[in-house]
Amino acid sequence: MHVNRPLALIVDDEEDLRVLMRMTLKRMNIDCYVADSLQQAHQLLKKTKFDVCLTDLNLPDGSGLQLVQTISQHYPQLPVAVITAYGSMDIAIDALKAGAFDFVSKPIEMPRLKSLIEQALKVNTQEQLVTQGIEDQKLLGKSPVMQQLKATLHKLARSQAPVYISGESGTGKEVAARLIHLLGPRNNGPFIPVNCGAIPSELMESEFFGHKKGSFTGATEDKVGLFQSAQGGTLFLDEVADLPLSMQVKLLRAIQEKKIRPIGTQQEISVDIRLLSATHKNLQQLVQQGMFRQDLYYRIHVIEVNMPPLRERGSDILLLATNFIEKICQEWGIAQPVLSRAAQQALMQYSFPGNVRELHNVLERALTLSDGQEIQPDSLQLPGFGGSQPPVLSTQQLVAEPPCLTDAVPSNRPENKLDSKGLPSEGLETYLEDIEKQLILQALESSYWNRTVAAKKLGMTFRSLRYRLKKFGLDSDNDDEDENR
Ligand SMILES: Nc1ncnc2c1ncn2[C@@H]1O[C@H](COP(=O)(O)OP(=O)(O)OP(=O)(O)O)[C@@H](O)[C@H]1O
Repeated sequence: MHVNRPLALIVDDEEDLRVLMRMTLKRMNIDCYVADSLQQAHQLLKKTKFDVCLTDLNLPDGSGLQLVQTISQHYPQLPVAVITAYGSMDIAIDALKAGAFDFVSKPIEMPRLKSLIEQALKVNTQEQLVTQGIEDQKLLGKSPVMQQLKATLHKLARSQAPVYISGESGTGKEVAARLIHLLGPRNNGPFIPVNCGAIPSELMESEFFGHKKGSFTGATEDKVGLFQSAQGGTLFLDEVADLPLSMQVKLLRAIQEKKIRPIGTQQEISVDIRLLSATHKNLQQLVQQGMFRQDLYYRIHVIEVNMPPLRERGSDILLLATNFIEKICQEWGIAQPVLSRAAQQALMQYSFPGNVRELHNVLERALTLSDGQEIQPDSLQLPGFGGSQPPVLSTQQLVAEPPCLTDAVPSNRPENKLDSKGLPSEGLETYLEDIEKQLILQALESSYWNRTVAAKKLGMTFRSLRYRLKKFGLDSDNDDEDENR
């Protein structure tokens, strides 16, 4: 055995498979020890330090799942992958839940095995270790609940298991997904976030899987889909609950087979991605209501991480507030005021339905309104605090001057667009769009143009609202409320 080479432990009772895997690993310059039973594997683990372990699940003296559990408990640094029988997805999911790094199905495809081993070996490398600490920069918060969350994200980053991130809007689900990617072995690959609620359903298949030029009207060029764009990296399905049922079937197939077929082509393409997903909706309830496929839910919901609402993070609210004030003042090139004691109290007492995103918006507005060295509670304009709230312009309005309400409301109200028979004179689509536009404007007006709050009032995600504002030409080019999204 070469001193600098990685060392793998292969546990399988089928000799042919052991030989095949050993040869593959040897070609990758990896030394191997083999075991044909649980007992032998346990003995080898006690004596030798391995870099990766690959185990079959059906062993003569027990299940490979037991080995996964032992390794998770006693050798947490050792990535262990399992080999599953063809089509036995349930047991693969159990293994991931028990702490397996990844799984590979029989018959083993060597390129897949190779990429799995490569990822596993990256988990403990030096490059990986230098990323540690990054979570404190990206995900601010020192409360016990946030510290626990960061430790969980760290652990999950080491695995390839699909992670489902739940939590209210604006709690930082996308920040968490990016962290899992950054802290994991795929961090040299791309991170591709997709807002499932913002893609028109007729374009979805082409967006996800790509298409060939000429495969449908409008396909003027070959297009690479999101799965292929995420090759070697992470695909983050944000607002996954908004996927139409027809697309859910196709997505499930792609995820299970790890293969996609662009529209208009016959050839399947293998994709090597890690899948993360998120939504602020109750996905389990949607499954019960028949709005979300149970099999897809089961597949993406292997491990759940919940982002706590901001109101449950104690003094993190002030930590975040101070940090945001500093950043905004730097960006705007203005002197940095402090939060008065009363303003701090108001922030600590407020419920923040829009969570961290809302806090950021509140502070932007407060910095626009306050002119002293101290921010007072009235500049925060927190709903429910300090009596009546004068309608003020949001920072976006002050900076970018989006259309004012009276200009933007269609002068022809939808009810005036019905003909004598009560039918829409300009067609149903235009009629419905007018109603949609009017309701959006009403929600914006009653939220002082705070889009996070308006989206909540309309029961839609921030991004869906942003998508619609773009569609109706109500957004602005200087729109920086969500520049990092
Ligand atoms: N702990 C945090 N530290 C610093 N910034 C944060 C933190 N949490 C969230 N943010 C910021 O708040 C904003 C909202 O975060 P993010 O988009 O991740 O929320 P979300 O839960 O995905 O929201 P939605 O459900 O609406 O998609 C982003 O600008 C993000 O950078």
